[in-house]
This record gives sequence, structure tokens and C-alpha cells, in this order.
Amino acid sequence: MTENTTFRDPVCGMEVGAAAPLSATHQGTSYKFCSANCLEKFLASPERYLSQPTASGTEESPVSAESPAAPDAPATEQAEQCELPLLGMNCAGCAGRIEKTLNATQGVVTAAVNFATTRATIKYDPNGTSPDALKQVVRDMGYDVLEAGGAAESDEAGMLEAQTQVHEAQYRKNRTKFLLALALTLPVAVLAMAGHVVPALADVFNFPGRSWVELALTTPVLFWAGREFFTGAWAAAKHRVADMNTLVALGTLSAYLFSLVATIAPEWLMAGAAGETGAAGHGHAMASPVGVYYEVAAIIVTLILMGRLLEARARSKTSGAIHALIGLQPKLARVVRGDREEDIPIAEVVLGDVIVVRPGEKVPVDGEVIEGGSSIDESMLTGEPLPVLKKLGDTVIGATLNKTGSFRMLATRIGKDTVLQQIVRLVQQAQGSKAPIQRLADLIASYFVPVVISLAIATFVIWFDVTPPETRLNMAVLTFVSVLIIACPCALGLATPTAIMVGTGRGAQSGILIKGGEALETAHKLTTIVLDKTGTITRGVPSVTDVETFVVDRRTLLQLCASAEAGSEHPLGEAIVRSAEEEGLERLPVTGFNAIPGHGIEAEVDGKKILVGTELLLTNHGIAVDPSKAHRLADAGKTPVLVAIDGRFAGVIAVADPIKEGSAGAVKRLHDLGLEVIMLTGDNRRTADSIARQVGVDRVVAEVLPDGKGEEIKKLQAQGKVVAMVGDGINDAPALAQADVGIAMGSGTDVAIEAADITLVRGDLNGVISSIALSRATIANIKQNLFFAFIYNILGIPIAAGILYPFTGWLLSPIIASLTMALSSVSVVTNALRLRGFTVERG
Ligand SMILES: Nc1ncnc2c1ncn2[C@@H]1O[C@H](COP(=O)(O)OP(=O)(O)OP(=O)(O)O)[C@@H](O)[C@H]1O
Ligand SMILES: [Cu+]
Repeated sequence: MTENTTFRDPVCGMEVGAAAPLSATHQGTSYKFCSANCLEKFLASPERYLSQPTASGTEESPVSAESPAAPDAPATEQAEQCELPLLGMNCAGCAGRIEKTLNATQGVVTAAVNFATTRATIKYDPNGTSPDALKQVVRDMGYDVLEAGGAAESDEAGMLEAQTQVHEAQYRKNRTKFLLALALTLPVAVLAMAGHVVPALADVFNFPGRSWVELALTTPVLFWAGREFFTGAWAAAKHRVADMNTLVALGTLSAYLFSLVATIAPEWLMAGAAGETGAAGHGHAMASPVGVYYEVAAIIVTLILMGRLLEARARSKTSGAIHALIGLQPKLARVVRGDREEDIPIAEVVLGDVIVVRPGEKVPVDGEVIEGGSSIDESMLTGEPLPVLKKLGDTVIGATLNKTGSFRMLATRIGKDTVLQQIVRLVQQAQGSKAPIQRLADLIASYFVPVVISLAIATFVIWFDVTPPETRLNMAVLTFVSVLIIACPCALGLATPTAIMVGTGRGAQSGILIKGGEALETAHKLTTIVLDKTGTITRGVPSVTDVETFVVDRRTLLQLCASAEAGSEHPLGEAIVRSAEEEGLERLPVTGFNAIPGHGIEAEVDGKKILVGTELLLTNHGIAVDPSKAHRLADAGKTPVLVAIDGRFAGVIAVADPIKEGSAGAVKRLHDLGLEVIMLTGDNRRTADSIARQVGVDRVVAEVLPDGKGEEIKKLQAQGKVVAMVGDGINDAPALAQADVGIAMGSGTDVAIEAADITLVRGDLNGVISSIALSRATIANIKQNLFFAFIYNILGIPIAAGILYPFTGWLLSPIIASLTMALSSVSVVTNALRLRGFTVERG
């Protein structure tokens, strides 16, 4: 590796002259470095660079930076994923139970059940289990799996459609059930309560046998309309757990059984009361001396059914965004077949079809304009309100709307590969994922029910002890039932998933694709935004502005450089090649092309040894450089590319990458959000500083090697910062993956960027602001929801237990308890739906 006069930098693999100033000794061997950056990295962990010969680094072109290491590769390497639409869940408790069972099932890597989407997302080892086996597990638990059948199952739209139909049918059935329950409950309520409200009626309704009538009306309400509570509670009991069904079943059954005994054998209850005091109770000539509470049981069931109905209605609206996205899919495409044009269903379009798109029509699939041109409204996918001009060779996206012109396009992506389908898949995944905050809610919910049952029993015992004998059973039963019902944690399970569904859906409609609940939650804690320079702050399409030459003439210099750069994929290289083409310069034969990431290139052109790149690249080759010209260009915000021919400094080519119009405004708004903004670039310090000044970022980290960007993020994280990295997702994937939140600025055509947590369909910094604002709004919404869900329980339980009774004589009726609990779910879902009104940032 080492010759007499040159060394190889062990970090980047670059050739370094013996005169290079930076060196270090490790285990008796001395190494030379191209830059302080490499030296620093080497000193941090020498083994890392010595164990794996980094000579390979020199063959890499700068754009092919290594992909991020998968952190948990071994466990999930061969895992497959399936989605099961579940039927029969009626509360978040069910979701939790199914999830637990699935996770304990052999062959399952991870399973998550989302109550809002009613889906289970399961990662499993195909050698250990299969989707059919998993379906059976669910069925064995007493739930069902929707079989959409055939094609629909593999197609997101079809599956969603099937799910919607089932939900609709379910909804209608539940509504009928509720209405019948209501019809039976109303007379019970009137019989039981009219006497309290209008004393004159008391005698009318106190006819003998009244409690038998109430019994007859209540029984079907409880055991037919409210059957699901009992079957649910039973299923839970079989798994030795208790959920909200348990609470409802226990509450209503207590009220019912107490009343039943009072109806059939009141003397039992009387005897209990009389036995203690030795005297019969006050001789009220009532139909049932101890009182019956049939209405309590009936009203609880009816109100909870109503609550679930309202909740289902509101919950179906939370998936509105995804339905809207799917609805964008055009049905037909006008395809040229032979010399005829015919309308064919979208599913029959094949790659390479030529498609005609007329004004006012939707672009059917993704493709490329091959004839004509137009302006296209892409707002439905990118959030960009202004129509985008499309000309020959431009990419068009399926489901966008053609406004003015007519054009022909070549189908380049169809079916599942289209941008629209990718977006739909991403949103589905995001909506099925859990935010860390939900784990807390789930944990609380799992302890909640047993705690509540204990509290209810304690309440019963205390009231039974402290109340005079003639009313003690009544008091004890009433408070027992109230505590059970008001403490039901159903709203708790809805608080996070509904907000995440609405939040991610709203994002997708504005071109912000959030990978999941975790990304959403982290995004609201960010302290620092790191922006990549090229393509993020600047347009990413640089062009040559100046050519300074010292040895050969201008055209020769440009020709030599462009020939050398022909093999480069770097935007700077491309700019030089383009500029030579524009001047009509021919390309010369090249040998020994070598790209040195972060520094430049070396090559032999026409027998001459050419170096094109940074000042350091030249000095490290022992070439004397007069940098004054380069510095002046850099101070003007241009990137000076230095050129050496046969070991002599021969010229400087200045390349300018214009700053995007919105960049400065966006940086300002990021500051307004209280965020620190840092620019990260491989470009030289002077150029970087100049650009930084123009856009107003707080700090610049310049001259970072392509694979050093992840390290820079790590350093910031080590300072306790929560960092978002914003880049194009192609050559900064490791940094995106390293960041707490990786935000990829899409180009409109590539949305499934692996390393990114958030993908902005439209490459625009305003999307960064919107994503952060959206995440903050969503998390705030979740917190409100949790507050709503908890406040009912926390305030409700002591009141239901009768804590106010000694002071005010006030006791929370179980009926009010059931009303509050029904409304808590509704208020949570309604609050989540407010996120639909979130407005995105427009530059
Ligand atoms: N093919 C090339 N031709 C000429 N110069 C190059 C080439 N590749 C790299 N360089 C030099 O190396 C520097 C660093 O390159 P690198 O790719 O790390 O970052 P960049 O493209 O300038 O900026 P950013 O990090 O913001 O994307 C460039 O500014 C340029 O001076
Ligand atoms: Cu509940």
C-alpha cells in the first residue's frame, strides 16, 4: 500500500504525500491523514479503520455511501409481515388481549393490534408459523378475521373496502340492537323514575307487580342487547384477565341480580336488614320494600351501546384521509394500442404502454412525458398548491390532475409500484403503528380494571358497614355499580391510536409521510435541525459560473476536467460535464478514473494526470496552490473546484448551486419554533459560511466527509440534543438513520425512502416545519385525549364511591356514571378528529 513517497489515509483511503502535515502513530506504525477530520476519526477508534482495509473507500463514488446498518438484523432478517383485519373487537381491552396472545404465539416476532384500524400487524418467522395459523389463533380467542378473498387481500384498496363494508354492516346491526334496547328501556326508566320526578305519579306507578314488569322488560335488554358484554367478560375470564366488558357485566349483573332477589324473595333482603336490628324496616307499602334497580341495568346497557355506536361513527371518520387517497386512483387509462386509442381498466395497463392524457383527466399511472406537455395539479399528493409545468421527458405521477394541455406518456410504474400506492401503504403502516406514549396508556389500562374491581368491592363493604341496616344493601349496591361503570377505561385505549390515525392521514394529504407513531412522537421533542446543504438548502442543481485558468487555455481546461468527470456521479462533476457540453467540447479518452469521496477525483486524460477537487486534494498530492482566487469565489458562496494538470495547479472552476427561494424564510420559521438550525456539508468552509449567512442558520459544520455525516449527528446527540437530519435520502442515508428523526426531501417520485422517518413528497423546507408542527399538534392532541379519558375516571371514582355523600347528601347515580363513560369515548374520538383541521405551512 505504501510507496516511498505516498501514504494512504487509513480513514478515507486517499493518497497522501509524505509532506502532509497530519500524522499519528498507532502500535508502532505511523499513518498520515488528508485532513484533521480523518485524523480525529482515526484517533477515536483506530481499530475500526485498521481492521477493515479502507482502500476500498477509494473505489466508492461519493453517492454510493454505505446503507445504514440494520440494528436488529438477525431477529427480523427472514421475518415476513402480514396484516389481519379483525372482527368482533369491541374495546381497546380486546385489542390488548389479542396482541398479547399473538405475541406469545410461537413463530411471531412482533404483533401489534390497533383498535382504531381494527387490524393486527404481525411480523412472523415463516418457518415458525403462517398467516392461516395466526388467523386460527385469533379465532380460538373468540374473535374473527375478515377474509376479503383473493385479489382484495393482496390489494390495500380492496382490503380497506372489504373492511369498510363489514364495519358498515356491523354498524347497522348495532344500531338496530340499540334502538330495540332503547324501546325496552324507556318504559322501565319511566316506571322507575317518574315517581321521583312527579310525586303525583308515584302512586300511579306503584301498582303491585310493577317490578315483575320491569324484570320482563330488562331481561332482554341485558342478555340479548347486552350479550356482547357477557360473552366478552367470559372470554376474558377464561384468559384470567378482566377488561371493560368485565366491568360492565359485573355492574349490570349486580344491579339486576339484586333487583331479581328483591322481586322474587324480598324477605331475604328484609331478613338481612331486620336480623341485625331486630326490627322490621319502616313499613312503606311499596311494591318492593327494598327497592329494585332494573332501570340501572337497562340504562347502562343502552347508554353504552349508544356510546359505542357514536364512537364507531366517529372512528370511521378517522380513516377518512386514507379513503380519500385511495379514492384518487383513476379507473381507466386511454392507451394507444396499434393505431387505435382505447380506454382500458387501470389494472390492465402494462409497463411501456403509451397513454394519452387529455385536459381535465387524471394521469392514470406514473410515467414520463413523451409527447406534448401540460401543467398538472399535484396538490393531492404533494400539497403543492400551484400546478406544475410538465414538458418532454418530465415525470408525471398517477392520480394527479392534468389541467390544460394534452400529452402522451410512457407508463413507467404501475400497480403497487406507483407513488400513490406507496403512499397508501406507508400511511397504512403508520396508522397501524404505536406511539411509545401508548405503551404507557396500555400499561395503565391493564392494571386499571383489577384495581377498579377492588375499589368497587371496598366501596361496597364500607357502605354496608356505615349505613343504617334498612338501606345499607341499597347504598352498597348502588355505589358498587357506579364505581365499576364510571371507571371503565375504554376511552384510554382510543386516546393515542385515533389521534395518530388522524394526524398521519392529515399529513399524507399534504405530502408529509410519517413512518409511524414513534417518529411522530420524537418529532415533537426535537431541539436541533440539521440541514444538508446540497439539495436541501440549495436547489441541488449546480452550474459552472467562472473558469479561472493559469496554465492551459480555458477551453482545454474545461475539456480536460469534463472528460475526467465523465465517470463521476457527483453533482459538481455533472455540472462541469454539462458546461463543457454546452460549449460543444468533445470528450477525451480517460484511464484510471478514481473518485475520492469528499475530495474530488483523479484521472488520466489524454496522457495527462488530472486532479479535480478541493484545495486539500491538491496540497496532499504535494502540489503548490495559490488559493486566493479560490477563496474569493468561495466567499461569494460558490464552490471552487481546483484543477491540477500533471502536478501543477492549473485553474479554478467555480460552481454555484443557487439557494432555494424558500430557504431563508423556512430557517426563520424553524427558529420561531424554538429550534437550533445547523447546516452540514462536505463543501469548504468559506463557501458554506457564505451560504449560511444568506439563509441565517445558527451553525455550520463544513468539510465533512460523506461518511462522516452520521458521526456529526452522533456528536450532537451526545450533547443531549434531539436531532432531526434533513437530506435527500440518497447519499445521506446513514445520517438520516442516525438522527432521532430522519427527514427525506422527496423528489415527488420516490416516497419509500428506507432510512427516513418522515418523507416529504415535495422537496421543500416548509414541509419540515409542517411536519414538526403536525407532530406537536398530534402529541398535544393525544395528551388532551388522555386527559379526557382519565379525568372521568379520576374525578368519577371517588364521587361514584360516595365521597361527597356525607357532606352534600349527593350520590352519583349509576345512570350518570354510564352516561359519562359513554361520552368519554365519544369526546376522545371527537377531539382527535379536530386534527383534520390542521393547516400546513405554505412558503
Ligand atoms: N466529482 C468531484 N469533482 C470535483 N470536486 C469534487 C468532486 N467530489 C467531491 N468534490 C469536492 O469535495 C467537496 C466535498 O464533497 P461532498 O460530496 O462531500 O459534499 P458537497 O457535495 O460539496 O456538499 P454536501 O455535503 O452539502 O452535499 C466538494 O465541495 C468538492 O469541492
Ligand atoms: Cu368502557
